Amino acid sequence: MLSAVRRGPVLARALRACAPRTLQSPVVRSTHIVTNFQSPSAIPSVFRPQVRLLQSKSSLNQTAAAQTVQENEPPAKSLTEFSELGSEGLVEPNIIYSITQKMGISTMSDVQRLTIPQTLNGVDTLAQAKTGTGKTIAFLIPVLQKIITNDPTLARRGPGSFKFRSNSPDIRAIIISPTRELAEQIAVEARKVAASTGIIVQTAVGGTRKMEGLDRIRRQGCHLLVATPGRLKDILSDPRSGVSAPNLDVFVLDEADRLLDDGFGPEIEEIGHYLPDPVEVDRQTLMFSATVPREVQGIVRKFMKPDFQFIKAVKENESPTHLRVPQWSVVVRGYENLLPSVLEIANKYNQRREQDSNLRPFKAIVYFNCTASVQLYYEVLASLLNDPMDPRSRNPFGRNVYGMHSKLSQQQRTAASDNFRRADGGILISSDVTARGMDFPDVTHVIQIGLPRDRESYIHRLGRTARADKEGEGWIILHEEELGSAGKRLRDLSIKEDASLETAGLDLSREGQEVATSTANILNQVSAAMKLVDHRTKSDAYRAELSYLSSVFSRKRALVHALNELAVHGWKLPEPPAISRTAAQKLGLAGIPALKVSDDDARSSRGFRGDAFGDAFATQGRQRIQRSSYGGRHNAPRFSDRQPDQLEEFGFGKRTENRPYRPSRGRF
Ligand SMILES: Nc1ncnc2c1ncn2[C@@H]1O[C@H](COP(=O)(O)OP(=O)(O)OP(=O)(O)O)[C@@H](O)[C@H]1O
Repeated sequence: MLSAVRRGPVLARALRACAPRTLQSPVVRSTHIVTNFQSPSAIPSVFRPQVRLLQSKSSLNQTAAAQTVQENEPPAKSLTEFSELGSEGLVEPNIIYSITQKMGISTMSDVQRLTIPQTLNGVDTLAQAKTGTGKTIAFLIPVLQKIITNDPTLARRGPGSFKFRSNSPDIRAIIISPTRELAEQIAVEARKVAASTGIIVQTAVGGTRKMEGLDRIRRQGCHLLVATPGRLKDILSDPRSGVSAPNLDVFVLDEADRLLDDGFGPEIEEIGHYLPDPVEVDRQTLMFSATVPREVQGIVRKFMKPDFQFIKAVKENESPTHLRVPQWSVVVRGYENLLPSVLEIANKYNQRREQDSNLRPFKAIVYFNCTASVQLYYEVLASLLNDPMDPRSRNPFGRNVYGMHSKLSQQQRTAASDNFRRADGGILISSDVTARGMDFPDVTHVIQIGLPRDRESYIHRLGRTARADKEGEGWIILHEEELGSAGKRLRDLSIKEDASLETAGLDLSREGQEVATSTANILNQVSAAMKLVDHRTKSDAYRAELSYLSSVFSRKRALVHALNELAVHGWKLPEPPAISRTAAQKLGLAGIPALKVSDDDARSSRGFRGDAFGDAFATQGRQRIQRSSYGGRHNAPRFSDRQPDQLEEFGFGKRTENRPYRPSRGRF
């Protein structure tokens, strides 16, 4: 415990040392604050950040003239209510009716007030605003309005606007999102906003039956297509699909920076080849994200008209995360302490909630960097019992333990995200597949395990809590050896250290220690559940973590030591798993004495084929996952499913044994 306290300020020092000069001594710049866009106090605080409209000329170092509100006359009056967009004749009353009457949203958020009047003019726009501040509606309104402007018969539902009138050339707008779940979520929101119009919204996402989707588009028609890059490219490049968009008016990239980075960039560019030439068919391009790193700002120009505008609803020197989200870092003694720390965070919150009935039920997303670790910790959490001695006792999270990563079937992914969305509380163990855009209501905690691969990932993950003016907490749990990289990656973020978790600093290699009753419970729960997860799942996670962390740890020996401790004292393996000689060489770990190396390349090199994040699941995982079906309600391996000899083996049949941590007297 003491050692954790002593380590406490280390992250702060690392972060301070790496803070850019501008943060240490703010520079006053000439700004382009649009005064008539000042936030009215009626708007909830989350929708009221300081707002600036930047000239793309200055901020993006453009040579081409940039259109800005300052150069053009600002609107005569600032519109703040959605109803005003209708009464001013800017947006179809049926769209406004759905938003205000059916969705119950009346006041525009800053990003909405800033972008909607501008984008309705048809100007290409890059917009940046914090997570959870309503960017989806901000781009949906101009998209839907444009469709209606071009075909006024679609303004209302009716025979003229339905069915047979719609066919592939009617695709007037395409929205691309990086993940399937986000595409589905955007489509659901679009259908709500367009509910009183004749606009037909369809999706084209990977993991679903392509032919079924195409059939639906052909039968029902499609004016707005929401898609993921891979599937969109697939159907546009396939002449037999019958889907093309020769009359495309609007093209939207949600989470634009992710779509333009190295991963998706080439696909997006290829999609551009299948769309009509913008010189012949004029179209508007809209890009939205909470993060727009400098590298991406350059690429944006390739897709935009020269006079595009960059609307920024985040001040230049302001933290990109919401100030009202307390963010805490915990430096654990070893990785074996991380799951107990997560449970202690949950317990402490639940204790606070007993005193304060205003607090919402604990609902957390726990992010891991490797798919294989998501799988492992999902299985452990699903196996937790309030009393590990009593197989009939409940899981501390009830039935609401969910797992989510890209190697699951689409059905499993949809079940997990739908169930977690609906759940009153619970825990979702996730990879970055839910990090962007997903709007799960009432998430109270985002807990990030280990250092995320970049600053943007941290910001987007954190953005799953404290949405739409709700409260939330952010936690990041780090190993001491990650602090150097954390200082660089997470600079300028307001993260404070927390040194209050007893489980974070304990030496878990020593059994039988005297600890608080609550801590003893946690350690015993974790220990029992850990023993129920099979060896192979743990080996996969070991190899994936070794691969991921080899670029985070500067000292390779320390890395092997940390993971070996985790394997033995955290995962309860008799010895650390072996990795193949080839893999050891690739990772620069060959020759480290503590690393167990095997010659069995076929078996132990799984997980290293070019992807640090658990390739093993592509071949092995699915069968296993299907057995312990995801999605909470039925997913935890149930004790009734286990054989009696397993109970014996794990000590559950013996009440007095297998309780290594003894509660100390007089505490708690
Ligand atoms: N003007 C508004 N007033 C209140 N709630 C709103 C408003 N606009 C949108 N919302 C709600 O706020 C939540 C977050 O919106 P949305 O998902 O569009 O955020 P976002 O900015 O796209 O976030 P992210 O950056 O994570 O993608 C949604 O539930 C949405 O319905």
